[in-house]
Amino acid sequence: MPSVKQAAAVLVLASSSPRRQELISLLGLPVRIIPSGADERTPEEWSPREIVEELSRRKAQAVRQKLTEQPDESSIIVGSDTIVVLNGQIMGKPRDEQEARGMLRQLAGRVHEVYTGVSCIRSSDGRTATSHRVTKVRMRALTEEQIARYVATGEPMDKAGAYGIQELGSVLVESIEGDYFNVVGLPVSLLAVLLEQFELAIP
Ligand SMILES: Cc1cn([C@H]2C[C@H](O)[C@@H](COP(=O)(O)OP(=O)(O)OP(=O)(O)O)O2)c(=O)[nH]c1=O
Repeated sequence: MPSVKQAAAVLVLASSSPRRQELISLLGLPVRIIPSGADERTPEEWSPREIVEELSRRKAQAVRQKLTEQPDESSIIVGSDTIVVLNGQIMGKPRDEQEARGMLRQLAGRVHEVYTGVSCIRSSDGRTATSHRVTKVRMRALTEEQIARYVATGEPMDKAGAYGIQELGSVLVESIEGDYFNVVGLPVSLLAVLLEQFELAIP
């Protein structure tokens, strides 16, 4: 019987987000998942682009430090960060249900931007590629009762801007302009472009 060498992970996803795990699997490459535990605090004066790019890099770097690979192995570590921006105001994940209701009250009936940063770091030498994407989202007008019922589902609590376009939050979204996957938290086509810099061609 031929000996079968278990395929080493080509990609390492530095994330605890189930959405990102699902999206990265679309690339069809072996992936290992390692949550980063990185500190997500940033200075007040940073722009949305600086925040998502730096945090995506930080997450990938934190996982690079945790990796224990054989010297002949090398993988690409992928980190990602998503925020919602309304008229320059930055929204991360709500701390509690009250904050979630407040975010949705502000987003309802308006257009906001979703920024996602993506970083790829090669484990062997630390070579890094970073970029970001922006998607515009128009949320429909919502009554106080609709907001309260949506927040009571618990869905908003682990999501930037307190909604999930890929779940029940889909009914809150009137239209989008740009990459849908960017809103969910991992713009897969941007990731594919970054991976080309590491000689990984997809497809
Ligand atoms: C706007 C929006 C955000 N989100 C999610 C994507 C991200 O998981 C989350 C923003 O928080 P992040 O800090 O970007 O990510 P995370 O803490 O969930 O995961 P990790 O840092 O371990 O990778 O919001 C949705 O799932 N749907 C949406 O429509």
